[in-house]
Amino acid sequence: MIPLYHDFSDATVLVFGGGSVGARKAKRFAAEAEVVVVSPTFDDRFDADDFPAVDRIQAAPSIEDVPEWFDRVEPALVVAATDDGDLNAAVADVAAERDVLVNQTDHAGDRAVGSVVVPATVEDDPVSVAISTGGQSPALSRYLRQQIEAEIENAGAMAELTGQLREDLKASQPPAERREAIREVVRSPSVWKALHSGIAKAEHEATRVMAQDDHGDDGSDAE
Ligand SMILES: C[C@@]1(CC(=O)O)c2cc3[nH]c(cc4nc(cc5[nH]c(cc(n2)[C@H]1CCC(=O)O)[C@@](C)(CC(=O)O)[C@@H]5CCC(=O)O)C(CC(=O)O)=C4CCC(=O)O)c(CCC(=O)O)c3CC(=O)O
Ligand SMILES: NC(=O)C1=CN([C@@H]2O[C@H](COP(=O)(O)OP(=O)(O)OC[C@H]3O[C@@H](n4cnc5c(N)ncnc54)[C@H](O)[C@@H]3O)[C@@H](O)[C@H]2O)C=CC1
Repeated sequence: MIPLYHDFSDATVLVFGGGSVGARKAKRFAAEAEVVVVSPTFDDRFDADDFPAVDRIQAAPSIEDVPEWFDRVEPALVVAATDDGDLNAAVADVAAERDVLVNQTDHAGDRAVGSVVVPATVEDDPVSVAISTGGQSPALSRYLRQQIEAEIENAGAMAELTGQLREDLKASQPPAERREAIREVVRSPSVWKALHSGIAKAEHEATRVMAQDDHGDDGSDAE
């Protein structure tokens, strides 16, 4: 499996199954996509105040009905999250026939060809870190996500700060110097610390660190 980030703007995701797993996946994809959930019953999680807008359709499709739902919703990705293994497998089969991405939630090892795994994700916009164990151990993905969450506090602010610095330096510095300056900033404990007091403080600290670097590192680190 190869990790990729996929843009789901303007795409529709169809979720079969409105249980706890269907709710978790629906919530995840609704951050960007239109989400349609088809299920005879819906978990209480769908009624939570912070649950995003999703289209809930109360129905209990049989295996024969599955293709019709693909016709009706035209999904870019489908999630098979019912508690009926045969139905989940049928959803994966139809997805494969139609070249639609499929996330089969009841399979860890023998996934359908072309299937996708939903990783555990740490987000600090615009930074995101995705973790997968190749389907082997979702509990480990979850644990590692919690560790990394603590580790990358302020990464989003650091991305914004260094993104801005890159733009500014493009006008005045050749690529090698620019690369070394940005590397110094992202490695600097004092800049990370200053981010706690806001982006303006961190900018000031970054400028100081880069000025110091002019007299120090030779920039030969080219990994
Ligand atoms: C293959 C995959 C397919 C997919 O869904 O994409 C899959 C499959 C299965 N999960 C199962 C169980 C659990 N899943 C979780 C949690 C998460 N599961 C997620 C992803 C994935 N789960 C994909 C692989 C990811 C990878 O590569 O590591 C996460 C990361 C993302 C998300 O779902 O949002 C999310 C954590 C999010 C977070 O916290 O950040 C927990 C932990 C808990 O709930 O505390 C348990 C109970 C403990 C355990 O069993 O490990 C079962 C058995 C069901 C049964 O026994 O009936 C199967 C099916 C099977 O194993 O056959
Ligand atoms: N990938 C993951 O992270 C995990 C996957 N699982 C697997 O996911 C599946 C679902 O787990 P839960 O959500 O906990 O189960 P659940 O029992 O809470 O939910 C199942 C849902 O499927 C619906 N459903 C039943 N027949 C249907 C039909 N014909 N069409 C559409 N929906 C239908 C039910 O009404 C219910 O809402 C199980 O197969 C389980 O093995 C379980 C835990 C974690």
